[in-house]
Amino acid sequence: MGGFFGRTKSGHISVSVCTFAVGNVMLKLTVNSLRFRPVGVRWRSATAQPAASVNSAPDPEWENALPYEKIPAPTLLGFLKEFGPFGKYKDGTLYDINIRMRELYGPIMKMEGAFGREDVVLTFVPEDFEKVLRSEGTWPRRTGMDSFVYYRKKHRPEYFKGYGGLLAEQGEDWHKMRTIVNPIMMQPKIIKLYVDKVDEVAREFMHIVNGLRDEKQELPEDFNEWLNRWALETMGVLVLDTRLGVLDKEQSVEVSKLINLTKDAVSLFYQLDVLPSIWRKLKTPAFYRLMRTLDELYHIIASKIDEAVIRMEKNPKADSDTLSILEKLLKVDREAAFIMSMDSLFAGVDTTSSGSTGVLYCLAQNPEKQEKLRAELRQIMPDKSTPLTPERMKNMPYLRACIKEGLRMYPPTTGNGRCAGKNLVLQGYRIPKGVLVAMGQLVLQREEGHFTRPSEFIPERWLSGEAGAGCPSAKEVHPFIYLPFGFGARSCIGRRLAMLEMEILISRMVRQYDIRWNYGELKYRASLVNIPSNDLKFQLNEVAD
Ligand code: HEM
Repeated sequence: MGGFFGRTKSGHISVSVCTFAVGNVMLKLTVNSLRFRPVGVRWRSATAQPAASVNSAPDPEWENALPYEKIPAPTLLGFLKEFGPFGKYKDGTLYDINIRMRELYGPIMKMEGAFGREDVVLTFVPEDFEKVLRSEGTWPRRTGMDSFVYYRKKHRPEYFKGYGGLLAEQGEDWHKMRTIVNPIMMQPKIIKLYVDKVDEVAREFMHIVNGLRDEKQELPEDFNEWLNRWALETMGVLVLDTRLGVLDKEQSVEVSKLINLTKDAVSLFYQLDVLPSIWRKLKTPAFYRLMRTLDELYHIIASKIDEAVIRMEKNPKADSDTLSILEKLLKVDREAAFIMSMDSLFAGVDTTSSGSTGVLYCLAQNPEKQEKLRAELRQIMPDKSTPLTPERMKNMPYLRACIKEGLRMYPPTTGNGRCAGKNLVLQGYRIPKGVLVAMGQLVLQREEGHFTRPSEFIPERWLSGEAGAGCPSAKEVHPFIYLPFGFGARSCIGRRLAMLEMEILISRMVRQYDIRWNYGELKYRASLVNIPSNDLKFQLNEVAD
């Protein structure tokens, strides 16, 4: 049996292919456990709040529950028939694969670990998500990035001085790092310092976009690459205080190397940690390639940090309020700064560009919503080139609602993952403490019974009062379904930065262009992050005023 689950670089579990057996128990559960929220029942809010404390009292449910071993687990043959190289779903999106797996195996299943990989339980029931996430305790565990951990802890411990970083670390070590980084990367006051710089990159990007259009005003097939470059350049500004030069026409050898190495690392992670691989038992060529790729990346990033340190020493800032993220981290220590920058380049590029793609696509498909957004933007940016400032960006409710709704329909990750923080019972089965549970949130985000009119792009569902009147409200949705940036103490450390980047890019794009989409439905391919499989040939017609 092969559990072909993995973890995205942002910590999310990806399901690619795996082995299944359909049992009677599972079929019964399909009927009994796949409960939908009755229409009209209101939940507290569409976004979950962490519990104040975790109840560790013994659970009487446990005694009567079915043993863990009984959770339906697919057989290799059954699985390959559907999802293998000759199966119907061989090129399926993660969404399609998740839907099909639930159809075949029910709302809970177990991917049994193989070749040193741990088991993963996959559930599609929001009450399970809540149970698991509320059990996480002070040090939430999210395992699964084995090759990443190996590189830092075993292959190059001398580079990392014991730091595993937020993506890879667990327990007290994770907590120590998070305590250092939280007040720096999650603080609105610091994020605001970057509006100018992020906008500068976005404006440069707009010049490039302008020149990329063909005679039909459509963007080229490789526009996704350009979006990635925009995200990488912006990340350089945010965490390395550096203009990497990724958007330059003439690329330095170092920059093209950085782009290619980052791409290779993502693809190798996918091969080793998501697809079935024996590397934990027997080192494979892909494993050695990943180690070499990470070494090269390490040296490039380390040299960027050294340059930044020299710059800072030459021009020390008197006012500590204006210190950048990197400067603040360096004040704590160099290793923390280094590892956070490296993690941000891994976790903050494809995710942000994928999120922006989804929102732009939804707006392109819904011209009247786009026009409504443009009306809001005209207030803030009377002219297309009006610079964005923290002051101007204070009041953009419709933009933020559009981003939320875009992330609902096209989230960069397919769901969240967490190790059970205590023994739990999910859908009548025992889940021992420590087992990794993956949550099929994307499927529910697009499903009637959870979201009303789920296939429609309705930003108004995220607005309250008059702005949301007459529209379905996201407040009615179970609060553990929509968690695009995760949950609680272990949620995405880059969420504020990512939101800032997306807000600025989308503002600029929509203020300047009427965006249209003339092709079929946007699809994502199975990868670490939901990456568009279509050519992103948006049509961009300059707006008159
Ligand atoms: C739209 C963009 C993004 C999305 C949708 C996203 C989503 C996520 C999700 C779902 C998680 C797992 C959270 C959990 O387990 O509760 C996560 C973790 C993480 N993300 Fe993001 N992310 C985005 C952008 C970024 C950016 C820009 C950065 C870096 C600046 C970043 C850095 C990280 C890191 C380091 C973690 C691990 C946090 C920890 O375990 O403590 N992400 N992200």
